[in-house]
Order: sequence, then C-alpha cells, then structure tokens
Amino acid sequence: MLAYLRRVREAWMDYPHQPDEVIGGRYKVVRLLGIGSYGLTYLCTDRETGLSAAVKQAKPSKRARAVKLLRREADILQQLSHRCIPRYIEWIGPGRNKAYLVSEYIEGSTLEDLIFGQEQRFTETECVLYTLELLERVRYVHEQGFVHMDIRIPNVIQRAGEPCLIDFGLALAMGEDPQEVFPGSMMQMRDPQRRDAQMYSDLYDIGHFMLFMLYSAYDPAPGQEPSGWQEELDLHPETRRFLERLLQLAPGYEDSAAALQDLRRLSRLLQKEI
Ligand SMILES: Nc1ncnc2c1ncn2[C@@H]1O[C@H](COP(=O)(O)OP(=O)(O)OP(=O)(O)O)[C@@H](O)[C@H]1O
Repeated sequence: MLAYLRRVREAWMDYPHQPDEVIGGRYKVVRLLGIGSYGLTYLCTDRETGLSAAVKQAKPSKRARAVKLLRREADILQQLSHRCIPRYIEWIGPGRNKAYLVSEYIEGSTLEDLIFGQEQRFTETECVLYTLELLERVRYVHEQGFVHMDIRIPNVIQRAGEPCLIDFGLALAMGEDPQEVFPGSMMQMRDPQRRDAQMYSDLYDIGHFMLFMLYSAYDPAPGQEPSGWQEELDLHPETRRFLERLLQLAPGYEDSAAALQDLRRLSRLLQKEI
C-alpha cells in the first residue's frame, strides 16, 4: 500500500510541463522528449533567439539528489566546446524543486532510431568510418579530462551525416569514483569492464556500439543457431582484432589516442580494398 501511494505521489510530483508552458520565462515547451531516472527532457523554443533548445529538468520527486546530478552534468557540459556535443546554454534554478539545464538541441535521429526504427543497414566500412568520427569526439572528451561513461546507440545522434554525442548525465572526471557520485542503483547494471572512470570504459562501450552497427546488416540463415559475434559476423581480420581490443578480449589500448590511430589505419585499409 505504502509503495503504491509513493508511486502515485511521485507521478503527481513529476507530472511533465505541457506544450506552450514557458520555463524560466524564456523556453517555450514544444514537447517532452523523454523521462529518465533523474530527469525529464523537453524540446523547447528559445523565445529570445527563436532556436530550439533541449531543457532537462531535475526530477522533482528525486529532490536534492536529482538537482545535484543535473548540476554536475551542467558543469561538465560547460567545460566542453565541440560542434558535435550539445553546447551549454544556461542553468535555471534551483527554486523549490525546480532546476533546469538548457543546452543546444541536436536535430537528427539517434543511431537507435536509424537501426531499429528506420532499419538502416551499415556495411563494415561504413561502420568503421562512422566509429572513427565518433571516436574523435570521445578523444576530445578524454583530452578535456572526462569520461562519458554512457556511449550507447540512443546517445549518438546523427546530424547531417555526422555523429553527435549527447547525454553527459553519467560522465565523470577521469579517475573519479562512480560509487561516490552515483546512487548504487545506477551502477548495479554496469559490466565490470565499464565501471571505472577510465578511457577503457568508453572504448569498451564503443566496441558494443560497433557491434550494433555491424549486426544491422546481419541476416542469419534459416534455422541457424545463435553463436558469438566472432563466428556470426564476416569481418576483416583487422576489424575483428580492433573489436577484440576494445572489448578487452585481447590486450586493450593504452588510451583513446592509440585506439584512434589504429582505427585511422583500419579505415584506410578497408577503403583501399573496396
Ligand atoms: N541535446 C539534445 N538534443 C537532442 N535530443 C536530446 C538532447 N538531449 C536529450 N535528448 C533526447 O531526449 C530524450 C531524453 O534524454 P535524456 O538523456 O535526458 O534521458 P534518458 O536518456 O531518457 O534517460 P537517462 O538520462 O536516465 O539515461 C532522449 O530521447 C534523447 O535523445
């Protein structure tokens, strides 16, 4: 009974802003984009500039903890400046249960939409070239001293053919202890290979990101039993080796610069063989 009442109360507290409501006297809500564990994100129109903005609200039912996590995300975004990472615009609040992070809205489709919604197929070479661009963004983040910690197909938006990296909600300063920053429940689901705020965590995630792209073109023969990616995907030996290193099935890369260098070499090799 108590659990039920708590859920009803949370749903009431977290009732989203409706279209046409104005946040912070400036951002007019167009629609709700999504509800995460600690925030609600809206597509808004900036009434001063007429441009679109992504406005993330700390979930009111999660109180100070949600505000603290959103503030961290804002602080990290503020230190990044890259045309394929949402530009920090401003912080609003906190008022009573109200805090918002305003950032650039990246117009496009997530890789998840492209693969599962629009059924786009990627060849091995396309996957390698795309990952190369993504890894360049990730290298930039690492150079600024941060680890993204959540590189997944819903967090990469394709804008004008280029991958943009969004959602820095789990990002950490390199070497920071995630257990000290995030509630245990947020960390439980993570593989041991991606729990540390070190470059190899992001590289491991990029390995999985590539597998999603590569499997988009995979058609199993009728009745074929599932086996691992190494048997199922017909890859150039150098691509396979690269993936094994990202996924820590072979000695990993020292850092993202080394992985990037190897991926550049691989992309030249594959393009030559086309
Ligand atoms: N800057 C942005 N530009 C475009 N779309 C965005 C931007 N930020 C978030 N979104 C979209 O808003 C939705 C919600 O994103 P958000 O990252 O806030 O939460 P989530 O991913 O649903 O949850 P969690 O953060 O708990 O993983 C997603 O569909 C995401 O693609």
